[in-house]
Amino acid sequence: MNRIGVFGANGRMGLALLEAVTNNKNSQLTGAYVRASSPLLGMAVKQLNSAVAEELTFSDEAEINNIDILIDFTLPAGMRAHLKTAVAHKIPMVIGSTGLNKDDMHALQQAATQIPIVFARNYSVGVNVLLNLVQTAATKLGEDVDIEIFEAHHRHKIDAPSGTALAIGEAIADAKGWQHDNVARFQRHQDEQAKSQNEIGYSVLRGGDIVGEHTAYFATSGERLELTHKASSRMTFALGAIRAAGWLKNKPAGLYDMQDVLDLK
Ligand SMILES: NC(=O)C1=CN([C@@H]2O[C@H](COP(=O)(O)OP(=O)(O)OC[C@H]3O[C@@H](n4cnc5c(N)ncnc54)[C@H](OP(=O)(O)O)[C@@H]3O)[C@@H](O)[C@H]2O)C=CC1
Ligand SMILES: O=C(O)C1=N[C@H](C(=O)O)C[C@H](O)C1
Repeated sequence: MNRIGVFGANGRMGLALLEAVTNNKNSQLTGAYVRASSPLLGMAVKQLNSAVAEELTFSDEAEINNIDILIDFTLPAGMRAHLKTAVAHKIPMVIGSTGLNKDDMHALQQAATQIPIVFARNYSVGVNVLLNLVQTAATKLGEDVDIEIFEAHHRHKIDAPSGTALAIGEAIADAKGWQHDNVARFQRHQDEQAKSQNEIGYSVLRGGDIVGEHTAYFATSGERLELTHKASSRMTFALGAIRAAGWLKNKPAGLYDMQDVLDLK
């Protein structure tokens, strides 16, 4: 049985994770962590998610005990603090936070020399298969192909483009032998420059309650291939994270991703 603690337990993903852990027969929810300043401290978790056991209350994220694996789907500042806590307690970690910068990625790599970490910008099986499909499309469609990535998410999402859109772009750049930073084009407004074929263009929509949609476009002069993934429930990501937690338990220190978990490499 894996004893699991969830950071950002009151967030959209946090609440989905609490339910997924509760319903998983190989896991036990032993920590629902919120900020030290949160008004939720001490409140029964059941009041926000009826699927969770009666006795569990929200607790301070600095007071970790009785945990085998920690899960973090928060924001970059939260992730950085939670990573330090996990390293200090030597507890493996599953991380889904997006919007991370280069320094955050460096901190992840450093932490992974001490604890095992799965970091994925999307925990759905479909997106992880998509990461392989876009590489095939990028290499088989020849040089005369224009590549663009579109993503759509709910009105509350802060980072843009999404972590998944960037992961798709990076997978394509790898397959093409490009440096992603050199070919990513994030805006065209007043750019007065036509598209180059050594370029990955990104566009973003925010609105309503869209859970997460991503399309990679491969357009040549005469045909167009569109590869789309649509998530219809956050539970998809939560179930993927629980699967990653089970996979991670006895792994050596290192930085892994969901393609490792799913054996897709
Ligand atoms: N990898 C994947 O498959 C997926 C990743 N995500 C990512 O997960 C993250 C969370 O998304 P979502 O649940 O929609 O967001 P929410 O805004 O609903 O939740 C964010 C949570 O993080 C907490 N938090 C934010 N900043 C800090 C901080 N500095 N210290 C401690 N806790 C903090 C919030 O606490 P408080 O309420 O107190 O502010 C809240 O509990 C995003 O980065 C998103 O992109 C989402 C879905 C799937
Ligand atoms: O914020 C979200 O909601 C999501 N974030 C992830 C991302 O940035 O790619 C994954 C998913 O698309 C939902």
